[in-house]
Amino acid sequence: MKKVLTIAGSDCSGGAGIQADIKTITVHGMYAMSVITALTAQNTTGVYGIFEAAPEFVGQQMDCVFSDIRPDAVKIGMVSNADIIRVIARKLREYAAENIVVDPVMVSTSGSALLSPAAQEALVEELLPMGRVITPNIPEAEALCGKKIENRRDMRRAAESIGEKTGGAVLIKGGHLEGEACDLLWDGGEPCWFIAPRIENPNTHGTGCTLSSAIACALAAGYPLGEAVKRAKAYLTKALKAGLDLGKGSGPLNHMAGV
Ligand SMILES: Nc1ncnc2c1ncn2[C@@H]1O[C@H](COP(=O)(O)OP(=O)(O)O)[C@@H](O)[C@H]1O
Ligand SMILES: Cc1ncc(COP(=O)(O)OP(=O)(O)O)c(N)n1
Repeated sequence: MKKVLTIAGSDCSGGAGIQADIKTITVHGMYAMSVITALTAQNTTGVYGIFEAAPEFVGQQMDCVFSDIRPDAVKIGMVSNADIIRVIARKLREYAAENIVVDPVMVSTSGSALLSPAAQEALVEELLPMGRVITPNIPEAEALCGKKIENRRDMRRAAESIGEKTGGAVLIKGGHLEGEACDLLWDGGEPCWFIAPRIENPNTHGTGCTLSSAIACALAAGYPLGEAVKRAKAYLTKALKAGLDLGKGSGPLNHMAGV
């Protein structure tokens, strides 16, 4: 059985973060492991509190996982401070982790900051260069390239500029633009578009977490990056299309419908 590790924050309401990742990995028929960087108090209406793990404790969790059950792929989500980021980068190097997918989670859809400015700098310098692919959404890509993104041409320019900075592949997710749900993968050559119809469903809590962990699963299974993104997007689209409607705000996806 393939093993996938998620390093991320906990979402007590089960829609995003560690919980979304574990559901995704499990539904893919793989063995899920987790290193928790922070507990959040959140639900479908917003993020109300963040309680960070001590950096040494994050390192201890990584030692326990890597020294015992080595993951075939690693997904990294919310990492809210610079010290935690540095520990994660050091441990990933120490254990020569493979198939790393970094979702540079900065702001939740509900508008809450999930990453401090100092942490953003450490993320860019230490963690993003370790990713086989990084998966910013539009606001995150804007923060990373320092330019506004309003259309597909801007997405392409931003992907190249971010990729040149980090030295790896970039998938810019277009969920925050209008029209079709277009994501752009840039891996050093010609960019590749992944396009799906926009689903009229306001319940999109955890879409980014789900997509990045589904990419990690496909990389663990041995698919090349382009095929991994294609499969992950198909999974996400089905889980969104199923139209689960839970909670008072932007609700979670139906993972059981993703396969
Ligand atoms: N209404 C929608 N219909 C179809 N796909 C969507 C929709 N909203 C988001 N997506 C897709 O969900 C994934 C996550 O996108 P996005 O919302 O941009 O990221 P994040 O959740 O990190 O903010 C992308 O593949 C995007 O194209
Ligand atoms: C603990 C935690 N991690 C990440 C997020 C953000 O989730 P994401 O799927 O990127 O986007 P939205 O859920 O905000 O659409 C989170 N909210 N909590």
